[in-house]
Amino acid sequence: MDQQVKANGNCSGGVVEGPTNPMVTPLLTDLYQFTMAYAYWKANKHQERAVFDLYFRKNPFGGEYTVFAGLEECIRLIANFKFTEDEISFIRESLPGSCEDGFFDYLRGLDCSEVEVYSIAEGSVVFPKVPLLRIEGPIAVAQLLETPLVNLINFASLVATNAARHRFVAGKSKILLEFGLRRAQGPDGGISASKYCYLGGFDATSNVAAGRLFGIPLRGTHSHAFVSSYMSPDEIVDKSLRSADGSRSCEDLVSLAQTWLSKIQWSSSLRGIFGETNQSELAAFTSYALAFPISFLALVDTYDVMRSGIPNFCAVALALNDLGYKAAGIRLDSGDLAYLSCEARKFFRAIEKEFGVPGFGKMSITASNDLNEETLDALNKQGHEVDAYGIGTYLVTCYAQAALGCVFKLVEINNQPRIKLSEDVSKVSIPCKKRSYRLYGREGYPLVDIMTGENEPSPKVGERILCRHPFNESKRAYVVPQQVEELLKCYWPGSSDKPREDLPPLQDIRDRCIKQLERMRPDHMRRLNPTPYKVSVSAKLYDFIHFLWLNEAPVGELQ
Ligand SMILES: Nc1ncnc2c1ncn2[C@@H]1O[C@H](COP(=O)(O)OP(=O)(O)OP(=O)(O)O)[C@@H](O)[C@H]1O
Ligand SMILES: O=P(O)(O)OC[C@H]1O[C@H](OP(=O)(O)OP(=O)(O)O)[C@H](O)[C@@H]1O
Ligand SMILES: O=C(O)c1cccnc1
Ligand SMILES: [Mg+2]
Repeated sequence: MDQQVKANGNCSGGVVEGPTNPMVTPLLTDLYQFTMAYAYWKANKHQERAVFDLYFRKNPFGGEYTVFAGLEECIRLIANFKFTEDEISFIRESLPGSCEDGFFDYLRGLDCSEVEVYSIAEGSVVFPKVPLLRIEGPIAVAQLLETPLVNLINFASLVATNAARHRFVAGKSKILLEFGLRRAQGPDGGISASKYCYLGGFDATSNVAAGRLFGIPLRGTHSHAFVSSYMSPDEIVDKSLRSADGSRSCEDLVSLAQTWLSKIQWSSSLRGIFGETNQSELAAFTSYALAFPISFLALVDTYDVMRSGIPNFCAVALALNDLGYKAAGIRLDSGDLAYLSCEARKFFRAIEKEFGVPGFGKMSITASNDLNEETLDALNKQGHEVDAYGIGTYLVTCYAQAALGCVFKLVEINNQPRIKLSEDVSKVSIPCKKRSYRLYGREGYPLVDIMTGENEPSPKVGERILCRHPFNESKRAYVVPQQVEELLKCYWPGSSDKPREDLPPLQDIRDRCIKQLERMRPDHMRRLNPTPYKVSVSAKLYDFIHFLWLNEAPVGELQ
């Protein structure tokens, strides 16, 4: 099957294609999952029904929200989870020789047909402690899934959140381009970053492979090497260009651009701003315009932005304009981006006025160079004229936070709730197979997420419900929800007869993400000291957590 269709995976109802990255196999797990699986099997415990929650404990980047991403790849793994003979041989070699053959026969027959997966919709805004995924199934196989599922969710959600945060600072009207492939953590880091930055609200990527795999819009400019590779205008052999409507031809675009350059130089409003521009740069721009007359965009900072790059660009753009083409704009990749963008805009406006070229003043300005949330914020505060940002290193490597810290914790086995205790209260797990809901208030904002036991009645619109902090006795609030949204839906029914949620196309996931972010109360979203979103449990679940906690915690003895 065509690779693009495969990874775009519209998996509604029918066959679910395999993971996008062929390295995602049942072996992409930690050794201890196999040693535990063996020990479960040896104790004949491997088929005991377990429930695991996958969640994170703290929002990344000092924020109070996270974008959930990576679900589709998890379902692709689960749907195709099967060991090959080669893989089984390798596991046999990797485990002690004393492991019995029967275990490998067990692995040979293993798949996820007895596993059920419940999940929040991909692209949702999510919060700490609330399960993103609930995995139910035989304990041995659920355990084998821990590492790959956490791996598939962790970076995806982290980088999608990073993208959403960059979008928040840049503002809705700006074009955001992901330029990170060369700096990403390896090929999967690059491909995943492109996919999930798009999901988190970027507009396009420079990553061609990601464009093909996921249908993400591709965008790009050119590099300094293209500009510095030209020595003089004489290098351009074919200088002719047909007009946009095909009615006439210009025999020498180089001369036309040079003519325009002297007109600009001697125009009343621009006189004295620059002297001689760099002619090799003019040659590079003209050559690029000949190659791409309908989308001419120039990188203007190779020699000197205001004394060379901008006038040269304008000269070529005006030459194209004579032939009925509209230039696309410039890219600034160094220097004070706020100042230079404002100066460039003034220049463009002056050209529009001086030569009567409508729209020239609105020429698009792209900025790049080590951009991140802080620099975008600084640019906003200073005032700038940038229309589009190309962002690489800080975005795709998630420089500000290395990992999301997702965990996968056992919450129930054989219908018996389990808890993991810790000295650190934030690390105590919330036991039981649970349901979770998002409750919306009168103004349409989400107010609180609440977890309940699986068999508790669901919160009802208009009915007051007590929401308790899971661990802090004094923190509680009554909520009368205006809308109740159940968060966990069935994405893999295993052998149950539950209907399976479709895996939507990436575009729909992105739309969901953007809509959900827009629906958040602004104080949760602000960069400085955002208000934490409330995550709670029902009164019944609260009591049960604390009953189990006391039950499991040994009583100390003072001497
Ligand atoms: N107006 C501004 N306010 C805050 N930060 C800015 C502004 N303009 C640019 N920056 C950031 O400042 C840094 C400048 O980078 P750096 O000191 O390497 O200089 P440069 O402009 O890249 O120069 P070079 O020509 O040597 O490459 C980048 O991270 C850039 O995003
Ligand atoms: O700055 P980032 O956010 O990582 O975005 C991508 C950068 O990659 C490119 O140049 P590269 O960094 O390879 O070379 P340069 O720094 O010398 O321009 C581009 O010109 C950007 O500056
Ligand atoms: O197209 C660009 O301008 C681009 C692409 C990747 C990295 N830096 C710039
Ligand atoms: Mg750079």
